[in-house]
Formats: sequence, C-alpha cells, structure tokens
Amino acid sequence: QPPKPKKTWELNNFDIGRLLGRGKFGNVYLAREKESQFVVALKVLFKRQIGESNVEHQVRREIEIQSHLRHPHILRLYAYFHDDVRIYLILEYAPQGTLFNALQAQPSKRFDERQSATYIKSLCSALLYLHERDIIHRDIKPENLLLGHKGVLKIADFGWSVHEPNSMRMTLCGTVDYLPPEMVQGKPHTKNVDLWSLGVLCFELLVGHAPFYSKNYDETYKKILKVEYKLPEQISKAAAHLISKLLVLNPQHRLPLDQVLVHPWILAHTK
Ligand SMILES: COc1ccc(C(=O)Nc2ccccc2)cc1NC(=O)CCSCc1cnc2[nH]ccc2c1
Repeated sequence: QPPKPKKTWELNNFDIGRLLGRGKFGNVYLAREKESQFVVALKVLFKRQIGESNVEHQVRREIEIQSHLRHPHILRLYAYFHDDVRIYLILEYAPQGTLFNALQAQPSKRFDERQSATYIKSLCSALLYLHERDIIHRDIKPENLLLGHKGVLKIADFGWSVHEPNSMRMTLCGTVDYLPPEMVQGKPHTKNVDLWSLGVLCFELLVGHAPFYSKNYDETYKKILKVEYKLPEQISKAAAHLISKLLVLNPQHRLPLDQVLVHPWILAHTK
C-alpha cells in the first residue's frame, strides 16, 4: 500500500537508492520508506533554482493539484515535504521505465497495432480526466510517459502542465517534434494541444520516428506549420485515418478525446 499520508514526512524516513533521472530543477531517486518498505520515486527540487526561475507559485499550485489526482494512467504524487534547501516530491515509482526507452528496446523500434492502440487508449482516458479538470498537459511525448507494473502507461512529467487557457511561452527544451502549430507560433493555446500530441505519439509508436522529424528545429517547425508528414504504406488505413483526424492545423477541428476512444482503430485493437 502507498505510505499512509502522515502529517509530515522527512528525508530520514527513506532509504535512498539509485538515480532514476535528472531534471531541470533536480534529480529523481529510487527510495524506500523504512517503516512500510514501500518503494517510491523521490524527486528533489532545489529551492534556490525554483526561486531563481520564480516558479515557486507554480510548484505549490502544481503540487496542490497533483496530490488530488487519482487515475490509473496518471503517475501518483503521494505527498511532499521540504527542508530549508530542497522540496521533495514523493512520487509513484514506475518499474518499467519510460515509453521512450521501451520504444528503443523494440527490435523494430516500433510497436504493433495492438500495443500502440492500448497505449493511445490509456493516454486518452488520462487526458479526458485531466481535461475535465481544466488541466492541459502540454508535454505529451514518449520521454514523459512511464510504464508501471505489467507495462501500464502512466502520464508522468508534469513540470509544464498548466491551467487552460494559457499562452505562457514555454522555454523550448528537448524535442520540438510534439509541438502543435499554435504553440510553435506562440499563440494562446487550449487543451486541444494535447490532441495534436496524441496524434504525433500515435504516429511515432507505429512508425518508429516522429511525423515532422527533421535535421533541425527550423525544418521541423516548417513541417509542423504545414502539417507536412508522410505515412508509410505499412500503416493501416484505420490508423492513418485516426492520425489524420488529430494532426489538424485548426485546434477546434481535431477529433475530441471521447471520439478517439471509440475510433474503429482503437476498438479493433484493444479489448
Ligand atoms: C506526478 O509526477 C510529477 C509531479 C510533479 C513533477 C514536477 O517536477 N513538478 C514541478 C517541478 C518544478 C517546477 C514546477 C513543477 C514531476 C512529476 N513527475 C516526474 O518528474 C516523472 C519522473 S520522476 C518519477 C519516476 C517514476 N518512475 C520511474 N521509473 C523510471 C524513472 C522514473 C521516474
């Protein structure tokens, strides 16, 4: 069972294990709560860096929102605590790592339709849950999706989720492959940005690379703004249809999540 919510936690309640990942604001470690032996991921955020990037209000709001989210495909934030230098997030540990690594580990570097549709369906239900709470994730990509016990998909990184509508200019770090046209143009964006990313992810899971992948940012931007991508023949017509309904320039015309969930391709390949 997850650790019972105590009034306060502190660092010496945990045995710290290996480094799981490095983030902009701090690192994530495997950890085990001593009393319950419950394994968690402990994310350490440095107050100074948070202060410098004056996102402390965002972290506080973020943690407030996160700790109330309960969904099988959303990584849990169990609790948090801080000392005078750091903020500690007690997070669910996903034992099968990132979807990015799982994709790389595939001999073909891609997934079959059943596995891809299963991931897309899980992500869809998690996004519906977030959108109902006016939370836009904005950063759906394989690096930010984790795999729990039995390979169950978990939306993980919330370092950038914001409340809708929002035009906060996101400092671009990491891949721009998943950015929708409206964000590339710095326009105000809505939860429909997550629909575009869902389409990009669906393409990448089936094909093995992102649809607008190019040798540099500018080339990628150009392709995104022109919605210029080629679907290899090996992709089924049903999958191609779903992707074409999500990679749509006008955010309002993208297939809504509840319709993605009952799209023929999803129904055909998931139980
Ligand atoms: C609910 O989740 C989160 C909630 C909040 C934040 C966050 O950083 N918020 C923030 C920070 C600074 C400024 C503003 C907001 C991050 C996460 N989630 C992760 O960071 C996922 C990877 S850490 C966990 C984890 C688990 N299981 C694994 N298995 C392998 C690696 C791995 C890694």
